[in-house]
Amino acid sequence: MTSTEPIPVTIISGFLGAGKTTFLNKLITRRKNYRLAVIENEFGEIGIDGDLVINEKNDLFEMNNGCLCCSLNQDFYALLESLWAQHDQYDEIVIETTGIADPALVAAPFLTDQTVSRYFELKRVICLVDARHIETELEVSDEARKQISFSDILLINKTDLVSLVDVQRIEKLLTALNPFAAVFNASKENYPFDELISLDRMKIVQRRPKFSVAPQRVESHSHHNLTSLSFTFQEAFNLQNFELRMSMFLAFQASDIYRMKGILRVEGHPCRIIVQSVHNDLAIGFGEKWNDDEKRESRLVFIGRKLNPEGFERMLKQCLSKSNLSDLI
Ligand SMILES: Nc1nc2c(ncn2[C@@H]2O[C@H](COP(=O)(O)OP(=O)(O)OP(=O)(O)O)[C@@H](O)[C@H]2O)c(=O)[nH]1
Repeated sequence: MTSTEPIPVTIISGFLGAGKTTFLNKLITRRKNYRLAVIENEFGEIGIDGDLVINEKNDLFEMNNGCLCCSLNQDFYALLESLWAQHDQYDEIVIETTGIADPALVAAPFLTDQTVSRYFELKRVICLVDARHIETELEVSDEARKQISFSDILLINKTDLVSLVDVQRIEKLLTALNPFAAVFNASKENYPFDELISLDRMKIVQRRPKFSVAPQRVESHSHHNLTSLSFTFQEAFNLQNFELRMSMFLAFQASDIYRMKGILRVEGHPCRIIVQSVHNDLAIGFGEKWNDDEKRESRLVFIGRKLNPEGFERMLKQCLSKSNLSDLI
């Protein structure tokens, strides 16, 4: 890239747990000959995704404890400035937004700020749509609707978890919400990368009616009382206990807990244990090995409505391997 060319930018959007980080990891592997600057924005005050994004030769910039679309604006502009200062080191910028971000507001600097748009070119906004949960999410969340309505490309994700009839119904729903987007089916084993990478929003935007206006920056807006709770524990967890209690907790509170993710230190285990839930689907997997000289601590973030910190803390303490029998009652 010559010094006068703007750096291409891709924004990855999608509701909580739709599969953005999983997609990003596959994209990084696929684009391994490119030097990517990856901007990770998370809602919780402690970052989890930074540890879940695979570490190729790319640079990862974490922006936590707030949503890029409504806070962190100064930090975001400062980061863009520093990325431009080193622009010969990057071929592309990929931004993963929080699951509740309005992508129009994240895209706004690239579309409406003349200085930013001279140096950075927004190529595409991709929205991952969770085929299993989107219909419920649209009923309760304005954020999910905004993400679908604004994006250039809609990826109906997790198609491995639903039937073909479900996919066709969701496709109709998405087309009704955003007739101008390109819609693809996908799952973590099968993303249509060739099509995605060749799609440029300018080509898609040309299909839009002439009266569509550039989004305006809105200084304040609500996220419908969504809150996050973050916990850090130095003690090791008992995995069996965690799985049992968390499954029960999610079963009873799934309508209020949208998303949980965490990295656990588990007694006697050499690897990080990655725990995730989307609504009440709980997934537990192995992460990277802990280094000998590294501080081993567990971090968990919950996102939802009406979350009671004391209740969560009590439940989590009961999952620690050294918890007393009396704590478990
Ligand atoms: N079955 C299935 N599971 C998937 C797929 N894509 C992602 N997942 C799982 O869904 C969960 C959430 O995936 P993430 O990639 O972390 O989702 P995210 O959108 O980055 O989540 P937030 O950043 O918290 O909004 C994880 O347990 C993934 O393994 C898919 O295509 N099929």
